[in-house]
Amino acid sequence: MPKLPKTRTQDSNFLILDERNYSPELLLQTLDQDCRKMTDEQKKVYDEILSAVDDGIGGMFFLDGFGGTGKTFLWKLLSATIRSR
Ligand SMILES: Nc1ncnc2c1ncn2[C@@H]1O[C@H](COP(=O)(O)OP(=O)(O)OP(=O)(O)O)[C@@H](O)[C@H]1O
Repeated sequence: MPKLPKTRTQDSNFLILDERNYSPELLLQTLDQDCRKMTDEQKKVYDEILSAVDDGIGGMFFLDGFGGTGKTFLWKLLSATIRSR
């Protein structure tokens, strides 16, 4: 099994550090701009997933849809919401 690349300090790997290297201010800006643009369907999914997070229920969600219908857009809003807290 291949090992994940290590950082210089050997305590984590750079892929995780890269994921954690975000600006909460920029995330808030994204939320401010894009939350109101969600379609009704996107908002329904957004609310359902955030409820599972907020209530500590967790779960697995499979989001399916044609190309360009906003799956990544929704994922970015969900991650921005959670990370900006
Ligand atoms: N509700 C929305 N309001 C404004 N723009 C949106 C909305 N939903 C999606 N978009 C925009 O539409 C484009 C396509 O969306 P996105 O990349 O999220 O689709 P996708 O479902 O992930 O596509 P693919 O399956 O091809 O990766 C992007 O530029 C995105 O910002």
